[in-house]
Amino acid sequence: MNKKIAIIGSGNIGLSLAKGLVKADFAQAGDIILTRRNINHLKSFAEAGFVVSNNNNQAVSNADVIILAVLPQQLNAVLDEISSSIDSKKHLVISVISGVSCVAVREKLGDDVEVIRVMPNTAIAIGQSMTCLASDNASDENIISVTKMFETVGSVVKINEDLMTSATALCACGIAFFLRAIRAASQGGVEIGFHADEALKMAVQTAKGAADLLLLHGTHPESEIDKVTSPKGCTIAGLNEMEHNGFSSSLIKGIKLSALKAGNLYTKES
Ligand SMILES: NC(=O)C1=CN([C@@H]2O[C@H](COP(=O)(O)OP(=O)(O)OC[C@H]3O[C@@H](n4cnc5c(N)ncnc54)[C@H](OP(=O)(O)O)[C@@H]3O)[C@@H](O)[C@H]2O)C=CC1
Ligand SMILES: O=C(O)[C@@H]1CCC=N1
Repeated sequence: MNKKIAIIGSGNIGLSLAKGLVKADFAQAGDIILTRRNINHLKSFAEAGFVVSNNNNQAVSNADVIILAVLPQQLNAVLDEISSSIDSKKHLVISVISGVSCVAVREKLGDDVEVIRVMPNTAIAIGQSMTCLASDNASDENIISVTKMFETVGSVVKINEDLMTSATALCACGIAFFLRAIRAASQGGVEIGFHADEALKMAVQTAKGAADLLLLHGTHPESEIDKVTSPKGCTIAGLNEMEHNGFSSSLIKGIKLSALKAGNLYTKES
């Protein structure tokens, strides 16, 4: 892509995205401007060829695509700061910020600015994000081009904007949920005889195998589970014990709470 990208708020997700786009050859590091207030934390990115800055307005002026990636509670200050530099004819605004509608962004930046909400996860750094995308005013052309952009760093699903907080819980927070499950499995592995490093390696590869079975076979989890659970066997014994202790229920309840929280992260007054 020849367009310049400014990532306003280059923290965990902003930097994961920047790394992923360069790794995927979608952009050159020199075409990505990374901003944050404390640019000392961006030294390694500057050394890798990214443009780093603590001047949001300058970054906006020098870019075509503006990616908002600050925390919800930091957003209003940023929008007030950059609104005068935003040109609706030149700029496409992408927001990865949880719980902030396209309308809320436009209220600060101007009615005619095209805004696309995108919800990636940190696996974007390695081209494995599950990214959800929604907009209420972007042109088909811009939706297609942003879809293509995020498809270079994972899978993309276009959804209705009212499901964006649900997507946040399932996909963005979901990375942490599955990581904790892997960690717990490795701790179980240590209790039954493995050293921590080998237990973790075994748990990680087993989790990857389980996910790949579903992706490559296109099957339902229960159908793959049925192949593991021998009658009177050890798998069904362990699985049922986990369910008696609320395994599925606790995952479902956690996802519901995260979705609720995701919808309440931002207030116009903050
Ligand atoms: N982490 C994740 O997995 C995901 C996060 N999100 C969303 O992305 C957003 C960022 O999350 P995350 O990356 O975790 O948060 P971080 O706190 O890691 O990143 C936010 C960054 O914004 C910078 N920042 C704050 N104020 C300003 C400002 N005025 N101008 C420029 N930069 C600023 C901060 O740096 P400094 O203090 O130096 O300015 C910081 O590096 C959130 O809205 C979150 O909901 C979405 C999907 C996944
Ligand atoms: O925890 C959070 O609020 C952010 C949004 C999704 C992932 N991290």
